[in-house]
Amino acid sequence: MNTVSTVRKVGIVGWGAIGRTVGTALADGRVEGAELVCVVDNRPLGDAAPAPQVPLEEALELCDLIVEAAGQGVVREWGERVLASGTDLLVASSGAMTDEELAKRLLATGPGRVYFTGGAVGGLDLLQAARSLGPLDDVRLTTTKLPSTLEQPWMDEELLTRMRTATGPVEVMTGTAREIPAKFPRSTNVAASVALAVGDLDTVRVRVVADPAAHHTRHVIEASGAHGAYRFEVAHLPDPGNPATSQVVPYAVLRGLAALAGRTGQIL
Ligand SMILES: NC(=O)C1=CN([C@@H]2O[C@H](COP(=O)(O)OP(=O)(O)OC[C@H]3O[C@@H](n4cnc5c(N)ncnc54)[C@H](OP(=O)(O)O)[C@@H]3O)[C@@H](O)[C@H]2O)C=CC1
Ligand SMILES: O=C([O-])CC(=O)C(=O)O
Repeated sequence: MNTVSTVRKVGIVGWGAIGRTVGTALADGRVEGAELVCVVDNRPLGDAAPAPQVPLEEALELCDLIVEAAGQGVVREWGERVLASGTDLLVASSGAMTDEELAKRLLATGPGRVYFTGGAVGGLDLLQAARSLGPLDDVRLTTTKLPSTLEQPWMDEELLTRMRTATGPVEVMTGTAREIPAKFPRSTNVAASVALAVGDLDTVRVRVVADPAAHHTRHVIEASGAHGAYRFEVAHLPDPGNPATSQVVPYAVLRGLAALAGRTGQIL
């Protein structure tokens, strides 16, 4: 049987740290089988974007794959409409999936398909495979970042002062993957990604640490069950423009796009 090869028409929502790098690579033809067709962003981009800037409604007519690199709100507001229009959706802001009702609807809506980037963490493929053997009953994620990247509007003065004057690591919050990504929406999507991999938001216990010495963002995933134990640790340079985001994240998105565009030799 011949495989019919079609070029994926990609639209990017969010022209920020992730979107710019992904969009530029696509526009430069660095992902075979995928082209950048349009860009969606809050702000007028003028000549800064290498493809026309359009409203999201219009992007659904132009694209067969939307990359969300804007924030959890876009997944909440647009996710179902994207999928219902027959457009696939590759999500960076996986923290939106902590809303279980939304998550159920996104997984049930089509004909478009929803995908998630592994983003800043690794090992999710193996955790998802291991979970088929039985539940992973002890799962922990420790995320350590520069204090400024973890500041949130809901924090009280006492906590903000503790973070701003810290001379070493400060525990900012502990909770489950159901709670944490909503509290740090631009900084802890990885907690929801781990939960997607292990299949349960409440099993994943998350510790968020602010460290003024964290020139590298660290994520440590530890998981165990009756059949095995797993530990994945990463240390990334932050993106210089948006230090809440690790520099590697757009490359994780590009790797996902290459797989969706049918690249041969891909590690799945
Ligand atoms: N899974 C993972 O490992 C990771 C996931 N993320 C997720 O990806 C998101 C994007 O990250 P990053 O690129 O670093 O963020 P940036 O803040 O650098 O860029 C986001 C861009 O999206 C725009 N935007 C926000 N809301 C909308 C909207 N409703 N419609 C159109 N454009 C919008 C922003 O505009 P404006 O500034 O005007 O709002 C900004 O230009 C993060 O918010 C986070 O949720 C990030 C890092 C890792
Ligand atoms: O980029 C990272 O290190 C993680 C991140 O911001 C997120 O999960 O939202």
